[in-house]
Amino acid sequence: MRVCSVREMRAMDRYAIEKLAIPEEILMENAGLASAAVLNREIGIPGRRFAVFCGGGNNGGDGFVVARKILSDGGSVTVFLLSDPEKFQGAARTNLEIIKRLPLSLVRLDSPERIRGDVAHCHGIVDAILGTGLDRPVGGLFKEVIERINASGKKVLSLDIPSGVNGDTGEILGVAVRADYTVTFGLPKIGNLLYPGFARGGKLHVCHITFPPDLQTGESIRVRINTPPPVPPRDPDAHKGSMGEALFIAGAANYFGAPCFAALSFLKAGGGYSRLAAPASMIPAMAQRGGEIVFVPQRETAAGSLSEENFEALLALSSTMDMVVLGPGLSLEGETQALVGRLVRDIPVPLLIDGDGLTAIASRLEQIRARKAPTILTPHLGEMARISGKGIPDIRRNRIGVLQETAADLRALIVLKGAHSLIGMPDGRVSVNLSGNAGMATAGSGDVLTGTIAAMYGQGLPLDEAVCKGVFIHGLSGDLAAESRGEDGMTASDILEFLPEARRADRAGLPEHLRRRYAGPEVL
Ligand SMILES: NC(=O)C1=CN([C@@H]2O[C@H](COP(=O)(O)OP(=O)(O)OC[C@H]3O[C@@H](n4cnc5c(N)ncnc54)[C@H](O)[C@@H]3O)[C@@H](O)[C@H]2O)[C@H](O)CC1
Ligand SMILES: [K+]
Repeated sequence: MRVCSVREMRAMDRYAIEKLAIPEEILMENAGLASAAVLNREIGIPGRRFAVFCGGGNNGGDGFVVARKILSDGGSVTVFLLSDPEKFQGAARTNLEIIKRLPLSLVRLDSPERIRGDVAHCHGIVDAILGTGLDRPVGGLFKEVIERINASGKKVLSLDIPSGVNGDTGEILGVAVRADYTVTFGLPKIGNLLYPGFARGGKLHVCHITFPPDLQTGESIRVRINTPPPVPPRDPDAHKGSMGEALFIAGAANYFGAPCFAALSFLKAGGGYSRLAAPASMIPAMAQRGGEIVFVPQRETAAGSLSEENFEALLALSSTMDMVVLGPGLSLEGETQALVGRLVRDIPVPLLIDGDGLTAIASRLEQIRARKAPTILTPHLGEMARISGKGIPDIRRNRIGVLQETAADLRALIVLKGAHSLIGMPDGRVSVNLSGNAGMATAGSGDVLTGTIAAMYGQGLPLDEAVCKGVFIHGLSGDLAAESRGEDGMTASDILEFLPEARRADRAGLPEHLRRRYAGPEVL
């Protein structure tokens, strides 16, 4: 499913109204009817009381339609106007004029205190205060009303997006409604799916309000929910070479975990042959943890990290691999970082750079741009700041935009890790991944991701799909680990151990609750 920006939604709206001659009133009617259907399903309308809060734009107009539908379906309703009634225009104005003639109570709100009784005695609240037109921090009466809604303990349905959430970024502008359900119109907006906005929406539905399908699936909409295709079936005649060969260049004194997690995750995610090039003195200890890994001992610096003398041999070995992973636990030692810079430019196969490798390339970005084979970068927010040259708050404010710019600039596939990781392609496509959980925010989790991505590629998916699939499977593995052991105290080993089950579940069919969660909003 595609996910759109506010600008894209407005363009679709305009197209439907101007080119397809669908009156704005019909779009608003569809939005309102779908929302009322959710209200009826979740709370029940007949015999129930509702408080509908309407702002001064079309989001408020959708609220008027819901109020009319509540009334006609046997519920009772109070509509609170947060804006001057003279302000409404177009379809919102039409619907306001209609409800003025209906036997429902319509209150122009001047004090938040006025809502106390209605909120206390209602069965549900409809939030039609602010939609995609939010353009400044929420303050004054709007803020006080939203705070009271959040404190009410009542079930809340938000129309389009919880009021106060920025539709393009998922940021909360001052304060935002905490909804139990959201019905979004046309397509989900970026703000419905990115944190913290996502967490404010509750159960998310989408109503296409009769837009024709090609309007919602066009290639011009670059963001989508991550639903990668299946991994090709395992050939019964497979041998370890045909399931992919990966080389992990990783490790330095005291960094035993990262290289092992990375190299083992490749095998646990179904990859064939995992080689780990690490400082020679570390290998006996690492062999205890991963006997299935083939070790390639490397010369060391005085600090116990990879020395630059390894360059030629590493390059030669790399050129025979399906993918090379560079970075986990390499350390920030100067000589090792210089080695990374040289390897990055010359490794002639797909190269995934993570961890200390990302730090090394942040000051050597021209080496990435000079690469002939594909590059995959897997930064968290801090590393993204380093490779994009932007501050963390700027990235938070515009995660998708910064990702698109950086992926195009570096001609790299970039996984921006975090809750709902984003996968950005050099051509501007972005996938929003919905698998995973907060327990996965733990040391070593990112190392497990590197091998999982490499394994998907080794098993035959094209590179862009392999990256998307790797991110998805990694999250699924974390979700299965959380269901079995809980989120608290989850470690990278847990994610690693659940990889085979994740692969099996992904092939055999996911449990219904996970399938729904990963598919994104339910279509009404
Ligand atoms: N997706 C569709 O095709 C359809 C969407 N509909 C609904 O329309 C809204 C968007 O409507 P719009 O009038 O552009 O914006 P809003 O209703 O969100 O509000 C604009 C209104 O609010 C003022 N404002 C902005 N920020 C603040 C603030 N922080 N505090 C107070 N006031 C604020 C602004 O000045 C404007 O006056 C969309 O979300 C859908 O719900 C259609 O109904 C159907 C088609
Ligand atoms: K809203």
